[in-house]
Amino acid sequence: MKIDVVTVFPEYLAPLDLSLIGRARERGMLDLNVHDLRRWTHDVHHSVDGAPAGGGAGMVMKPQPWGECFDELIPGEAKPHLLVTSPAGRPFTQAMAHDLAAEPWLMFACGRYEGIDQRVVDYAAERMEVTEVSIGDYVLFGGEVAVLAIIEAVTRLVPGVLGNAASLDDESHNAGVLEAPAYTRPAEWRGHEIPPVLLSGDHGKVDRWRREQALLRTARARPDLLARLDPGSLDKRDRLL
Ligand SMILES: COc1cc(COC(=O)c2cn[nH]c2)cc(-c2cccnc2)c1
Repeated sequence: MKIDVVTVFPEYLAPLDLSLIGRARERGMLDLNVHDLRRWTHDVHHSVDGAPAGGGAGMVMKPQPWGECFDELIPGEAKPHLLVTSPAGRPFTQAMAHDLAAEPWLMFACGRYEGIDQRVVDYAAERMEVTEVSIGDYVLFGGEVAVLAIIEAVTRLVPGVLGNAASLDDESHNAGVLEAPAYTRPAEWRGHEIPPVLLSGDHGKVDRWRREQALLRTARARPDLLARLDPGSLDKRDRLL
């Protein structure tokens, strides 16, 4: 998978050099490059923003650097899926992460200030798929934090990046319910014990317990997810919960 990130704060994306993503890049499983938008400015101040047309507070990212960035990074027929992280975007979900993990080329545009001149999105949408994506209903200083979250969620689904694919089997938001609570040694810690069923060695009982705990946890923390759950995906025992 090829990923490009365009930002005025490339150092914000330094965590992508670490851990599993860093290893996947070294192994050539991820062709990930971070680009400084100021590379495509020509004035002495390398300015990337301008006063908002029509007045108002703050600044807006001007279109010219983005246009020249696209010209250089997208020279030929092959086009990326352009993702603009923004409070006005479509809510990012695990389902979207799976869809994006199947794409050959993603390009992330990190907005700053009050946003990016709308013509950048409109111009890009004439040439490639463009999706505005939100990681939550709040406003950040810039899109970089959202891009880090999305890249992490997407790249861990790319075959071979995570290493032990089994970890993907029971993860949250897969079957539409949250994960069961997890425990490890010691069996007793500061007066709290591991639920005995997990030490029973009876894998059938353990699976049932985990399924029940996952449903209870989801009902408590995210009843909205239960409402969306396909009843057909619950076996008859679950419906008794
Ligand atoms: C591309 O346009 C942007 C991007 C961002 C940074 O992203 C987020 O905040 C975000 C991403 N998911 N959830 C939040 C912030 C604004 C913005 C809007 C209004 C006032 N101030 C700033 C506009």
